[in-house]
Amino acid sequence: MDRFVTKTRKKTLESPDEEKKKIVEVACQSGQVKRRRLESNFKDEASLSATEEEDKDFAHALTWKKIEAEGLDCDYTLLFQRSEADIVLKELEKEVEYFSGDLAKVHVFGKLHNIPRRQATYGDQGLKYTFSGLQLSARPWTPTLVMIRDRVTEATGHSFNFVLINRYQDGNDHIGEHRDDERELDSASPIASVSFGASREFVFRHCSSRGKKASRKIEPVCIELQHGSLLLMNWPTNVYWYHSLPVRKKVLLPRVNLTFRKIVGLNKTQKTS
Ligand SMILES: O=C(O)CCC(=O)C(=O)O
Ligand SMILES: [Fe+2]
Repeated sequence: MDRFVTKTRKKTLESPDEEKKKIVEVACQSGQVKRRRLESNFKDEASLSATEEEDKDFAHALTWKKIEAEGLDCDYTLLFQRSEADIVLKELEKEVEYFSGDLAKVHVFGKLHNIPRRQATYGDQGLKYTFSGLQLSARPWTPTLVMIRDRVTEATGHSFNFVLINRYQDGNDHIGEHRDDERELDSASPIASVSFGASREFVFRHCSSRGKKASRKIEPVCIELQHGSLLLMNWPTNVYWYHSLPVRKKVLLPRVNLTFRKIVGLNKTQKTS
């Protein structure tokens, strides 16, 4: 993985959306140079130019934890400091429009059920997402989503054209075991999972050790996904390992998770409950 992105980012203030993105971005920067930018007024374009050195500093400043098991390869880091993550979460809560009505329901054995969380999809123009028989278009990127996506790219060297957002109101909301292994996803590209809000346990289970017919006994891998964290799921993790976010009754606060993906076909199908 190329974590040291050397391209220069040129910042210009073009539209109100662009301006908002810059404000969120600047407010979220950490470190000395970034503090200087915070102190400047946002209209000074020169002060918003990030240099190669700053990009390298940012990538170097991250501490990564490697998580490995048979066929599982993940990288974990805190991408946002707590204060930054607080700001980002607030912006996401204002900006993200979640599906409602029938778009927020799933077919299970011929019956419609409410999805035990809220979902939204954003991405490049023309990208479609097929969920439980419904084809949904990705909404256009919002300023905050662009800022998070770019931060993930700076940190990892990977680009993404789509994000699925899951909002868990509290520990009752969850996502069932599944793999993000759809044909439409570029399998060489990792899936980048960024979390804000309540810390929740994320559980990986190997495909041959699931259920009553398990052929092997492989220990699950559990990761606590913290406020502001990034979990990079690299190939071949999604070939062999299912993952879930189980119910945790003691969790009382909301959590917003964003999984950045690279879609190569036009559609994406995901089967989760
Ligand atoms: O909320 C999470 O951490 C996981 C979400 C997830 O697995 C998915 O969006 O496919
Ligand atoms: Fe997933």
